[in-house]
Amino acid sequence: MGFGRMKFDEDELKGQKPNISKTMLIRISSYFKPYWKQTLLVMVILSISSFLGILPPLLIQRIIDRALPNKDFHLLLLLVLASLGTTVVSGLIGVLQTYLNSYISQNIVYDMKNQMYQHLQQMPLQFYSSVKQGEVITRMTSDISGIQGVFSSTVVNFASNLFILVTTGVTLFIMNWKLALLGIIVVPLFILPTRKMGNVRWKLAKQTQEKVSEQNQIIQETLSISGYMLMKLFTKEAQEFKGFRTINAESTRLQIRESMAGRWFMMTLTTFTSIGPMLIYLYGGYLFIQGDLTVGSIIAFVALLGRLYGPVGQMTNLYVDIRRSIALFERIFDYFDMEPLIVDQPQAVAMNTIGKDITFEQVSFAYQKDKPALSNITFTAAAGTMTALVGPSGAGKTTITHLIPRMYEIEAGQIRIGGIDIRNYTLESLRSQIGLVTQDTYLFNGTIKENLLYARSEATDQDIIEACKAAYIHDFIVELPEGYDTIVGNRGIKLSGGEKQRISIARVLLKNPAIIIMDEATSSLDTISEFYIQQAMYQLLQNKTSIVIAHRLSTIMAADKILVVQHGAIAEEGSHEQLLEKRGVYKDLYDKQFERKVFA
Ligand SMILES: Nc1ncnc2c1ncn2[C@@H]1O[C@H](COP(=O)(O)OP(=O)(O)OP(=O)(O)O)[C@@H](O)[C@H]1O
Repeated sequence: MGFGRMKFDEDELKGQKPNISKTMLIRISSYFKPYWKQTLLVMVILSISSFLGILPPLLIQRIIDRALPNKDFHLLLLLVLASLGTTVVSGLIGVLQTYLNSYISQNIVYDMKNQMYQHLQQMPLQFYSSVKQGEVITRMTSDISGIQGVFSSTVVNFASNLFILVTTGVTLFIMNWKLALLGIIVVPLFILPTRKMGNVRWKLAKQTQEKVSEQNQIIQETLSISGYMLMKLFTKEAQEFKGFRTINAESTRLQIRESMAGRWFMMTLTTFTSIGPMLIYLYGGYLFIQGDLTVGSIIAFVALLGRLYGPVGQMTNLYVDIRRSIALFERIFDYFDMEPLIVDQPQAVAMNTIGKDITFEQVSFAYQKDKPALSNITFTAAAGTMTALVGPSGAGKTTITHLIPRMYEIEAGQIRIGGIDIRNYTLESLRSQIGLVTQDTYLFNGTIKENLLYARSEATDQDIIEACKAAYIHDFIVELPEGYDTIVGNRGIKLSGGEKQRISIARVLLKNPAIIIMDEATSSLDTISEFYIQQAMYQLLQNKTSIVIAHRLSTIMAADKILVVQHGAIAEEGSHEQLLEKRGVYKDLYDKQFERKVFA
């Protein structure tokens, strides 16, 4: 099993049937709305096709009953040419229909994927810390792509079969109502086993989908850089493979069962479909012997009956398809219905933070109900000063910093910048004024330059070089064979921790925000790297309002104010000297960790 995966919800695996409600159908049809003209054209084409489809058996009937017995070659040629013409026209409009099908369905997928991506961008951090990773990818890719089949097979099949059933049924009754009744008598035989099979197939399909999603998650978790390293370092390859193989075996077994369920179903249908023509031959043959029916009529009748049974069989399958489609939409709508918790307030204004204080007043926050992570945090970080957060691991330092750019929403209290509640600022303006340097620097797999441009796409080469010089990383970069065009690898794996953090500092320097939040690296760096990082930090924090989770004594000493965080509250506040004099929590931490010069 992958890391930290949740157990599957039993109910989910039982595969409940989806609700085909009116609101659901209205919601689904809203996706078809922009393409209503094309959809209408498809419907017109389908009705023309269904008319054209009944012509060949009727033409054959005339060939057998008229042209051949009368040895009328002229009529024969005419009928054969008409038959040929019908086939060619059917083929041509078939091509147009295929194009339209694919145009409509692919565009619906296109719209949905865009909508989903934007929606997921709005989801709060909580969503990503709790959702199963493979799940997001499965919904974005296979679920939404599955929607494509809803139009190209489900909707089109339904309409086409309906047209064929009506045109063929009416023709059969006009030709001979008794024979038509006889041919239709067997139809209920198709419908009876369908419901049962539909349920079985539905259940299996749902279970298969879940297994595929679970499989995606294992792949995502164990074959990504961090997961891979964790797996290797803890030599869990065999265990992970065992987990993967088990789920792989289950999904394979389910898929075989699903396709077999379909096979038995088809076999039953085929058996029943052969009963109808036999009855027609028997009774039609009797009528022929009596002199009441022609050979051509019998042949045309059987051919038309074939045209009737095909759609009936498909319509019964369609029931399964519709339920499957609705389930796909349900899974997607589930995501769409999750409200992004953190959004702009209607009266939100753009923020201009130049020279503004950050104030926390009685701020409380909990990741999980009844387990407060922060309670009653009150402090002010004055404009242009540096505030250091120190305290034991798990005290709540990172949480405090994440609340400023509204990564999480506070439960009580108020956070103000420049005297205004941050909830009154637009998220975009708030976040554009905040630069975050984390310990775990995230670089995407591109060149160093591309990673830097992410902060400010219009930055010139000169701007980039200046930022990198200020971050003490320029000399290192130019010594690389590819310089600024060096590819950094997934998450920047090809660079050391210190190098990555300096690139991340350069990135924030390029962004040039008014507020800097920094989580100082705890990893022990050699003296030279440490010196460079300190210098880079000094450049970054100059004239900015900064909040630094400080681990190094030198940083703490340089701070204008130190906040000691303990058990989600501020235990002490003051300068280094003031806090030492207090002989409290800070003094304890200092005494324990002074020798290492690191507050980690
Ligand atoms: N996403 C999360 N969901 C639930 N609980 C969380 C989450 N992130 C942090 N916590 C919990 O909140 C508390 C505060 O964590 P936080 O990361 O703010 O501590 P910290 O002081 O920054 O610690 P460290 O110095 O080790 O990074 C901890 O008990 C932690 O387990």
